[in-house]
Amino acid sequence: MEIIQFFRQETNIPIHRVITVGIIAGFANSMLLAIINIAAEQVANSVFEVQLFVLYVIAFGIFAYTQRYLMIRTTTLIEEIVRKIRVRLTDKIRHCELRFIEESGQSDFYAQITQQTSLISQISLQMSLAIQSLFVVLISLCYLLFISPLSLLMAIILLGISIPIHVLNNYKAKEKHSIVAKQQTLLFESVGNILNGFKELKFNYKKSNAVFEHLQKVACLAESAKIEATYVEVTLMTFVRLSFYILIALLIFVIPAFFESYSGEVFKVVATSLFIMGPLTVTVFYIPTLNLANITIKNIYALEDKIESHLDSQERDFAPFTTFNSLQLTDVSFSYKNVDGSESFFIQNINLSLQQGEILFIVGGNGSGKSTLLKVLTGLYYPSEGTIQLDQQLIERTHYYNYRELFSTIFTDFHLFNHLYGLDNIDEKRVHALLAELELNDKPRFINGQFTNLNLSTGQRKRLALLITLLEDKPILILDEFAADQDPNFRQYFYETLLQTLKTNGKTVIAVTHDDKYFHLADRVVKMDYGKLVAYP
Ligand SMILES: Nc1ncnc2c1ncn2[C@@H]1O[C@H](COP(=O)(O)OP(=O)(O)OP(=O)(O)O)[C@@H](O)[C@H]1O
Repeated sequence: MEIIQFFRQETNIPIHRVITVGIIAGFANSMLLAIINIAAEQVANSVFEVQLFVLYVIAFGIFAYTQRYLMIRTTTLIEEIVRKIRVRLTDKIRHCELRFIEESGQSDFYAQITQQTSLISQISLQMSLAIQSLFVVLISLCYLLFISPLSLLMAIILLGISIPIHVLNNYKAKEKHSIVAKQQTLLFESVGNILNGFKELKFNYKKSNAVFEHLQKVACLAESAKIEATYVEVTLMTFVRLSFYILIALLIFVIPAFFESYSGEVFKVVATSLFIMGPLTVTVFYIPTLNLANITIKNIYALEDKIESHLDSQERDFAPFTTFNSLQLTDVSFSYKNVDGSESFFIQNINLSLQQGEILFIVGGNGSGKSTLLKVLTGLYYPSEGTIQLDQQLIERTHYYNYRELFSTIFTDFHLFNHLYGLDNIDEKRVHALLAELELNDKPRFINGQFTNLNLSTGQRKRLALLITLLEDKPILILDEFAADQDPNFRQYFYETLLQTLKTNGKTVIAVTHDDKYFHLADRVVKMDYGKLVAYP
């Protein structure tokens, strides 16, 4: 079972200790049963033994302690594993190639990391109960051997018939649970559609209804999948209970008719059988949970394998490039691939050289490949052909990790972090001065190293992103249509003052822009045209 391998792989905590305590708990539980049986016999014969009562208290104490230990230990163990997996997967994801993340879709990662690991966490207590119950069943069967080998034989025959049927049903339940998991993912996607497209749906009642109808269909499919899975589980449970009642009927009605000496044991045997029934039902009841855990574990490992096969190559030592004189792209090509492997768009034979302290504007029509070029230039995408050279050093795949450190970027789909992560010794005065310079003084407040209000307009968010890039103080700034959302006054300030100051300070700026009014302020303007870099004008 995946679950055992999972524990072996994910934790150094000796799992055998948990198993040993489980055995002790089961043993103490069975001891309680034996004491009850003996005491009941003694009461029937008007005898009372203090030792038996003391034994009962001891067995009770051991059972209570071991049960609690097991619950706490299993939960601690699983929570530790869940934490490790969450952190490990997220760490691997951040080291993946951008293309892989773009192609996979972020929602898939969210769903896998949050839902799947939460599931493991939720089922931890149930698993601990199932394990304990299994031990109680096994040890009670041993006790049955002690009081009546014949009854044990009957139980074994019955279990011998019922277990294969049970295993078959269990397999069916497993299949059904995979379908449930798939349908539920589709349902979450539909809910996501409604939340992400909230504004669009507000404007179109018909569209909103159509999306909702789709959600209803998916919800119905999820519901019937769950019902079918539960149906298999319930059949499974009922079957186990029924086989027990068959066993008890055999023990009470059939065996005494053939074996006279057995009659004296019948009370103990029935009491033991009834005692086993509870834990056995619990074990069977939680088998679907174990199934679910198995499926979840498989999903998590499948995701991890997928992520691992797309890890970005990394240099072993972090030694970022912090300065440069010239950057040269020679015959660089890159293409996006369709699912069938064909190329959907490509940039081709790009030759571009860049000097330190230069301001370069990139212009071009929508979809001409400007952003794609920036992603190749900054090392987010690997060129399929051609080379990147930094001061005569060829940038190989293993250098990309350090090469990317040259850049601060504001792409059109940038993300704003509320903390100034990665910046040490932040000069608060400078942050406040920059907030004022970028006309943001009343909006986000910078308190205790973080920005307090990120509910800003698009233009303001971009200015805050610019503030952060200025604090990062990297040699090259990449600004993808930064000015598009700024008002005319700030736009003028941006082109005429800010960019020029950056240049004076030795920074290199590459900006995608459509503001031809300010083209004269660039050292050079180049144009992307259907994936090719051409002269401008
Ligand atoms: N992540 C992606 N996966 C697949 N294709 C993409 C991806 N990003 C962009 N493309 C495709 O590449 C082409 C160029 O896109 P790109 O964003 O580079 O153009 P652009 O010149 O920056 O456009 P715009 O001015 O509209 O921002 C487009 O046809 C687009 O469909």
